[in-house]
Amino acid sequence: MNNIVWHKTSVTLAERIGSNGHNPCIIWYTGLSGSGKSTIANVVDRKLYERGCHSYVLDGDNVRHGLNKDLGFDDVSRVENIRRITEVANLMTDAGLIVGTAFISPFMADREQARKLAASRFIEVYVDTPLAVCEQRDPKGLYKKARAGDIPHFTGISSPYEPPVMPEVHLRTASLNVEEAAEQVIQALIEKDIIS
Ligand SMILES: Nc1ncnc2c1ncn2[C@@H]1O[C@H](COP(=O)(O)OS(=O)(=O)O)[C@@H](OP(=O)(O)O)[C@H]1O
Ligand SMILES: Nc1ncnc2c1ncn2[C@@H]1O[C@H](COP(=O)(O)OP(=O)(O)O)[C@@H](O)[C@H]1O
Repeated sequence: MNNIVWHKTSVTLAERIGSNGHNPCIIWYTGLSGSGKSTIANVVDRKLYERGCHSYVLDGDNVRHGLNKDLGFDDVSRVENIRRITEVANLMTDAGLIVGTAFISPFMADREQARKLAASRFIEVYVDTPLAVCEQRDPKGLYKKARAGDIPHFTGISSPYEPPVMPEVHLRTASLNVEEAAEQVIQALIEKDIIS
């Protein structure tokens, strides 16, 4: 990049890891609207907080109120949405945090790019809930509106979702309750030596 030079930080990541007592990582939740991403991410976040970990959840609905409020739901906007989230999540891991990202993130290529940037600090969690179950839950009434033709490009109905092939954690929420699902994520963090 022309005329831009990376500035070294005075506090190193190793120092932050030392004072936090855990490693940073991105817990990348992906799944259909209503699959349970936000619910599970927040239960995991609470468990991490209670263990004294430094963590935060970036949530699709919340981020689209601010940083990404200029973006819609056509393919190009979704790619840009995930690109920005990837960058923000990486800054947050550089600050030593365990970051949960709860975005539909429908395209495999975008998730793979996030994985590449985060290197070993990336845990993909597929919140695998069949469309019929999401539609039955319909916590925000969006599927009803999408079926009525009131929301264009709705994921699973008029916009694609590419499921992960080899996620680190695969949560089939139709046969797992929220607590069991969150506990599987915590176990994965322990196995990967993020927390002890
Ligand atoms: N067209 C369309 N398709 C899907 N979702 C829609 C749409 N319009 C609005 N919403 C609401 O926006 C939330 C998804 O935003 P994301 O940033 O996670 O989407 S994406 O990753 O860019 O695909 C999503 O939130 P979740 O239900 O939490 O997934 C919806 O509440
Ligand atoms: N096993 C489960 N895992 C996650 N959510 C579940 C489960 N069973 C029922 N739910 C409900 O499904 C809804 C999921 O909504 P939400 O977490 O907002 O999904 P998303 O963030 O993927 O759109 C919530 O109302 C939640 O209580």
